[in-house]
Amino acid sequence: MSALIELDRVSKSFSRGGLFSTQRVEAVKEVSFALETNKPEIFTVIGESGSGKSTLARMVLGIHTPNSGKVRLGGRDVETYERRAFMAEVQPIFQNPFEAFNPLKQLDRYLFMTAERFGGASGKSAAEGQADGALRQVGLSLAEIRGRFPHELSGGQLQRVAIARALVAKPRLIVADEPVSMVDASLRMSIVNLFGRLRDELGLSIVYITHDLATAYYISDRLIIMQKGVVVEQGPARAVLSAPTHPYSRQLRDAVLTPDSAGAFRADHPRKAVATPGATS
Ligand SMILES: Nc1ncnc2c1ncn2[C@@H]1O[C@H](COP(=O)(O)OP(=O)(O)OP(=O)(O)O)[C@@H](O)[C@H]1O
Repeated sequence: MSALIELDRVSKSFSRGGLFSTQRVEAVKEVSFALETNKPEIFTVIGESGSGKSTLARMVLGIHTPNSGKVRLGGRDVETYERRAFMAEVQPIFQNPFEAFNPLKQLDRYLFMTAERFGGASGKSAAEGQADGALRQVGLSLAEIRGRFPHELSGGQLQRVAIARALVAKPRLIVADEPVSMVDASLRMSIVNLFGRLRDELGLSIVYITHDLATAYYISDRLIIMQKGVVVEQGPARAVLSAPTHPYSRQLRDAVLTPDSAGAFRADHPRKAVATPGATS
C-alpha cells in the first residue's frame, strides 16, 4: 500500500537579493520521509529558526513546489492533484490564528464554507451539523461560536477554531506549522494534547512543525531534527531526544532544557514526565 504522504529527496531553494547581487538560499536539501496509511501518528519536524521547517511544511501542503524530488499523497504526485481534492485530504493549521481569519468575517462562515467545499456537506443544516461536530472535537460548540468575530475570542480559542475548521474537511493529514508558538504558554499543552486525541480517536496523522522541544518530546511519535535545510537526526521521538547523537541535536536539547526538565528526558514515562512546555519559551 502506498504511503499516506511521502517526501522523496525534496529540495527547495530561493533567490534573494537585488539585480546585481542575487543569492541562492537552499532552504531544504534532499529531505525524505513517509507517513504510512492507516498508521496515525504525530510526526514532528523540529529545528531552529531558518532551518527550513516552514518551507518543508509548505511543500507538504503543495504551496511550494520542490526544485527537485517529489511529494506524493497516496502514491500520487501532489502537483497532479486538483487543489480542492488535495485540500479535502490535507489541511493546514498555521502559527497565527489571528492572521488565519479575516477580522471582519464571522467565524462560523469559515466552518460552513469548509464543510461545503471540502467536507462534502450539502445544504445549510448539514454544514451546521459538521461545523458543530468539529467544534465539539476541540472543546467548543457552534452555539458558542455562532456570529462571533475573531477578536471576540482568545488566541487559544481561535487556534481551536482553526483546528476545527481543518477537521470539518475530514482530512487524513493535518500539517500544523508552529501551531502553539503564539498561544499562551499555559494553553500550549492543551493544544498538543488535542493533537494526541485527534490521532487516537479520529485516526488522523499530523505533521507537527515546531521549535519547541518540550511539546515535541511530549506528543511526537517520530521526529526529524533539521539544521540548515538538512535532516541531521531522525527516529522515534523518545529515542532521539533522550540520546541525541548529532552535536546539533545535543545543542538543541541542552539549550531548551532546564536542569529539572532535563531529568524528564531520562525518565521511563516521558509523556507524563515532561509537563513544562512553558519552560522552553
Ligand atoms: N520565500 C522565500 N524567499 C526567500 N528566502 C526564503 C523564502 N522562504 C524561506 N526562505 C529562506 O529559507 C530558509 C529557511 O526558511 P524557513 O522559513 O523554511 O525556516 P524555518 O525553520 O521555518 O524558520 P522559522 O522557525 O523562523 O519560521 C531561511 O534562510 C529563509 O530566509
